[in-house]
Amino acid sequence: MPKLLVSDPIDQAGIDILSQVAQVDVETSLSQEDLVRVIPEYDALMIRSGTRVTKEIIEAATQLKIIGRAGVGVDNVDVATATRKGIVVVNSPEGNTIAAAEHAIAMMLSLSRYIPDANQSVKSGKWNRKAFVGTEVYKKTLGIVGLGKIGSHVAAAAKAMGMKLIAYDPFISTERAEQIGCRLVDLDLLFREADYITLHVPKTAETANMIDAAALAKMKPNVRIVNCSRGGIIDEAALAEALREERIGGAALDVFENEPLEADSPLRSVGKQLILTPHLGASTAEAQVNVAIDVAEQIRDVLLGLPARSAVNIPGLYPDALEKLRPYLQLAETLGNLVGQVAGGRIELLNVRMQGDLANNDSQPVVVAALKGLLSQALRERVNYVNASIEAKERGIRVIETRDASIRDYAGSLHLEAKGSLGDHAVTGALLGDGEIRITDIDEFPINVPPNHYMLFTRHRDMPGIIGKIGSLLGSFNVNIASMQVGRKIVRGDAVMVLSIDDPLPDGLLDEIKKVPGIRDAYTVTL
Ligand SMILES: NC(=O)c1ccc[n+]([C@@H]2O[C@H](COP(=O)([O-])OP(=O)(O)OC[C@H]3O[C@@H](n4cnc5c(N)ncnc54)[C@H](O)[C@@H]3O)[C@@H](O)[C@H]2O)c1
Ligand SMILES: O=C(O)CC[C@@H](O)C(=O)O
Repeated sequence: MPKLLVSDPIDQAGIDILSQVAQVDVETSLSQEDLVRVIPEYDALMIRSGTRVTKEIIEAATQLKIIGRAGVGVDNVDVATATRKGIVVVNSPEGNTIAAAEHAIAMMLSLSRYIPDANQSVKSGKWNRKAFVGTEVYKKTLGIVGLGKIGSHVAAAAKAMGMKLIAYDPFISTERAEQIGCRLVDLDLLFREADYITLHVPKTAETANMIDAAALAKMKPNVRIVNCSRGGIIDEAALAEALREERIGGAALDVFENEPLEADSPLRSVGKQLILTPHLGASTAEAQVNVAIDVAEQIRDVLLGLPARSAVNIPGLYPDALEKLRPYLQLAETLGNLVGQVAGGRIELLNVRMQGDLANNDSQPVVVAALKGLLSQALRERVNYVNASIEAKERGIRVIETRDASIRDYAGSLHLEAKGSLGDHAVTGALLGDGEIRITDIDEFPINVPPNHYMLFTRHRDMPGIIGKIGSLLGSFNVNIASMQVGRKIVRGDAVMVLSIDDPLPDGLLDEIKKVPGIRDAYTVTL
C-alpha cells in the first residue's frame, strides 16, 4: 500500500477518503529536519499552509508522486523543484472561496459597528453606548481590488446590502465587471472614491505594497480597509502610522507579511479601529471539509495512476500521453507567460500556431498550457490545466488555433500572438534536441535565447552606442547581465535587445532605460 503523510491539521473527511487507498500517517508537529528525514518513505504529502515544502524536502523525496495543498495558495511549496522532479502539486482553487468572502464581509461590518471594541468594553464592565456609534454600509462605495472568485462573491453580498461597487482588476473585461455589478476604475480613482476597500488579489510584483503610504494619503479620511487576501499587499508600518494618526477610518487584516504576526509588529500597538484575525479566511467547517475532500480525491486518483483534476504544475493526462507532450507543454506555458507580460493589460485574443512536428499533435493540451501561462500573472496558483480555458473564456479571451506543419526551422515550434488592450505582440519558441526551450522570435524579430527568470526586452533603433549605454546603466545599478542578444530585420532599422539578468530591476531603472536616446520601449519579464 502507498504511504501518505499528512503534516498539517486536515479535516477527517479527507483522511477517510485516503485511508481506502493508502497508509495514512498524521504528524502535525514535524520540523523541517524531521520532514527531510522521513519524506523518502512517502508516496504522497498532504498539507495546509503550516508546512513549508522546501527544495531540500522535495530533493530528499525518493518516491513522492504528489503534494496536495488543502487550500488555494501554494506559496509554501517549491513548485519549480517539484515540477522538475515530476511531482504533481494539486490544490483546491475554490473550496474556500465562500469562507474567505464571508470573512471579508464580516470584517467590514465589524469595522463599521465597532463590534470587537464594543464587545471588549461590555466585558470589562462598562455600558458605553455613545462611544460606539457606527456607520451604515448602505449606499457607501465599496472598492474591490481583484474581481476573481472571492472578489465577485464579496461584490454580490455587498450589492445586496445596497453598496455602490467599483473595482480595479486590469485582467477583467468591462463586460465581466458589469455582469458582477461593478464599475471598473483605475486604482487611483478607487483609492480616492471608496468608503471601504477590500483586497482580493494574489501577491505578485504588482500587488506587493500596493497600499503604501502614498496610496493611504489619497484615501478618504474615514476609509475602512479590509485585507483577507495575502500579507505584504499592505505596507504594515505605513498602515499602523495612518491609523495611529487617525488619517483613515480603520482596517481589518486577516493576513500578514510574516505569519504568525511578529511580537514587535507595529500593528500590535495600534489600539483603535484595527481588527486582526490569525489567517482565518478559510477557517470554516464547510471550507475545511471542501478543501480536504477536493485534495484527498486528487491524491487518491494520482496514487491509483489516474490524472488529477486541479494540478498546478502538470496537466491531467494519462502518463503515456503526458510523457510525450510534457516538453511542449512547458514550452507553451513559458511562451504564454512571456507574451502575456510583453503585451501587458487585458488580452482579447490569443492566436496559437503549432508548427513543424508539433502540428501533428493533439492541440488541446498545448492550447491549455499556453492559456495557463498567459493567465498566470493574473491568477497565479489559481489557474491550472483544468480551469485555464474556462478562466480565459470568462475573461473574454478568444482563442484561435492554427497549424502549419510546413514551418520546419526547428523540429517543432510554437507561435503565440496576443492582441490586447495595450497592443499586439507575438513570440515564437522551439525545443532543441535535448528538450531545452529557445525563444526564437519576438514581434517578428529573430532571436535565439533560453528563457531566464528575469529578462529585460527593449525595442530600439539599431544605432551605434545603444547597447553600451544600456550595459553601463545596468552596471551602475549593480544589475548583473547573464547574456544579451540583439535581433534586427534591417541594418540601422528597428531592433530588439533581450537581456537575461541575474537580479530584478531596481525601482526607477526601467524609466531610466526608456529615456536612453533611440530606445522606443522597454519592459521586464519574470518567468
Ligand atoms: N484569508 C484566507 O484565508 C484566504 C482564503 C482563500 C484565498 N485567499 C487569497 O485571496 C486572494 C483572492 O483569491 P481568489 O480565489 O479570489 O483568486 P482569483 O484568482 O479568483 O482572483 C484574483 C483576481 O485578482 C486579479 N488580479 C491579479 N493581479 C492584479 C493586480 N495587479 N491588480 C488588481 N487585480 C489583480 C486577477 O485578475 C483575478 O481576477 C488570493 O490571494 C488567495 O490566496 C485567502
Ligand atoms: O487556512 C489555510 O489553510 C489557508 C487558506 C488560504 O490562505 C488559502 O490559500 O487557501
